[in-house]
Amino acid sequence: MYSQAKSTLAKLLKFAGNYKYLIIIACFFSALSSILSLFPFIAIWFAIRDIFAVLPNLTQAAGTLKYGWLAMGSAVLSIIFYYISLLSSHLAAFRVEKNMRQQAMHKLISLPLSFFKQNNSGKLRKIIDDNSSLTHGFLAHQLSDFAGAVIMPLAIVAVLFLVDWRLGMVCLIPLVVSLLFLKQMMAENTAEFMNKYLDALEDLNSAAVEYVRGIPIVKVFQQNVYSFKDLHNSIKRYQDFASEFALSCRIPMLNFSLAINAPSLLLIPVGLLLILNTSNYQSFLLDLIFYLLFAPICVTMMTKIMSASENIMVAREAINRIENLMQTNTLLEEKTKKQTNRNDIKFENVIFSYPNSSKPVINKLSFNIPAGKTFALVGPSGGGKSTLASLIPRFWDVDSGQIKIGGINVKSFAEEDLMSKIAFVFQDNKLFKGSIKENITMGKPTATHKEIKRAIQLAQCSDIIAKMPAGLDTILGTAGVYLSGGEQQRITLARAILKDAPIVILDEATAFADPENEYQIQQAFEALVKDKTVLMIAHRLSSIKNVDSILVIQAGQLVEQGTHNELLQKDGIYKTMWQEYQTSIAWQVGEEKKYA
Ligand SMILES: Nc1ncnc2c1ncn2[C@@H]1O[C@H](COP(=O)(O)OP(=O)(O)OP(=O)(O)O)[C@@H](O)[C@H]1O
Repeated sequence: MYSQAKSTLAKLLKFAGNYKYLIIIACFFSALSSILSLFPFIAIWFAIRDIFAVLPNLTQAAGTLKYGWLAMGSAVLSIIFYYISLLSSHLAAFRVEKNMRQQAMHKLISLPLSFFKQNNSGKLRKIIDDNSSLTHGFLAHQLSDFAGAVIMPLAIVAVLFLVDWRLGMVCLIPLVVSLLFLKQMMAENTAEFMNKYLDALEDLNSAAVEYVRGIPIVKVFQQNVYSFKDLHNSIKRYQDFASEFALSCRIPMLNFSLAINAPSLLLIPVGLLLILNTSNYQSFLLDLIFYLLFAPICVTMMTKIMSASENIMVAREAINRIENLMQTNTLLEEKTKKQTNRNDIKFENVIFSYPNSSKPVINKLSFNIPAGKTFALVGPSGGGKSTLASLIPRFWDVDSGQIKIGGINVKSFAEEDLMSKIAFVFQDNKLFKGSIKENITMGKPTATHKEIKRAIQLAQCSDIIAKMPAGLDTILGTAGVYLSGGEQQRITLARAILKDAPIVILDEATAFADPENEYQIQQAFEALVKDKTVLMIAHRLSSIKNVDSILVIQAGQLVEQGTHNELLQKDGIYKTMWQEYQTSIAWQVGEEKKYA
């Protein structure tokens, strides 16, 4: 247990940074306070002994007053030292919690997008929030007790043998036995159990978040009880672990409770046996009183040791979880960072498969987009278009082959240089809770008012701002402020326009948009891509008739490439897609006429 505590404490000290001295002060004063807390009992016992020696002439008990003062002085000092210890441990706890959260948030920002696809927000919130709170609780409330628990057994053993070693043994033997039961409860497999238990809790948390998020879909499709099967399974798993854990502890816990309370039970019968063989009844009775007074302190001490051991286990798990997050691989960058002013994009024999899948989603793909040109990606659903686009800003890293910008491998750029080169506009680009201005200037925090105004105009957002209660400063996500899907898309386009990155990767889906919105979004797209190197995932083939080149992607491979007219000359997939598209347009027009 002590080695566990040592490593846990070492990790906590690392997180405490410059404030680690607070943790050391807290431990030191708690240990001092624990030792002092024994003094009143010893002093009271000496006082009682003095009184017994002079009975019935109490006035002759000269030392009583002195022992009284000693008892009171040590009790007061013990309380003051405990207070100092708690104060320091609370201050340290706030620092450690803050540092943990801050370091975890910094880490999150540096992680590739792939990490967030594999770990949902409910799980991440739990890892960061709950584990830093658990660590805070341990440091603020239990660390002082733990330091006391380390020093107390030594002091207690010394005190137990100070008066009568035989009665001392009656107290000590059950305590040693109780430590063995405690060790059994805190065994390594229990730690593993705790690990699984916390996993189940994490699982439950993310299932609950996902369930709440899915409620609108459940309602729309009138799903029945099966819609919360995942949540139900998580609750069941958690319940099973929790009860298994509680059940596995019940025998050692019962034994432990019996052992720590045994001294109080055994002292009287053993005392009665011993008194028969003693000549000085009075002195022996006094010794017995001392041990009867002292036995409850041993119970308190052992209870503190048990709760500290349990909390150390939880704190250790909590720190491990945060550390696992901190050890997640960030994007690997080559040591010597490179830069370029060129903005052409080159795929060279790129192969990529998603984690936990051996089948490549992108398979030996090579093409070249010259700077300033617009290329479109088309192809059957699930062919790999979005995946391909997300490899350029390194949301995922390729398995083999290279992606180059201006002749430099994207892995050789500093992350911020790569990000500043690319504006990425996707269907699920999110607006966050904050003012419209904050949402737009995220693309360029240093933007002047003039630049923001220009981006708003080019993204066709002026009408949106005009109808908002506080204009640009309107906070999105507050009551009464609602943006349609198309309007949200225009705001994200204003963000991208303001960023003014030389490379634009976009998904031109206008699924949310009504005809009026669609026209405006189209205008915004045109403003965004002007003079840029553009890779566009196209959904409406009519919008790519004039692009410089069309890449037809099927099953992760480039199966056709050329301009719209060149591809129509071939009897390939694009021609079929175009004919189907024309038919669907004709069908839509026909339907509109029918219902006009
Ligand atoms: N995060 C992911 N993990 C595992 N597999 C994924 C992931 N994202 C996509 N895939 C798989 O990769 C393949 C290509 O998907 P992708 O979204 O790139 O295709 P797409 O051509 O853009 O499709 P669409 O036109 O329908 O958007 C699909 O089989 C999909 O199931």
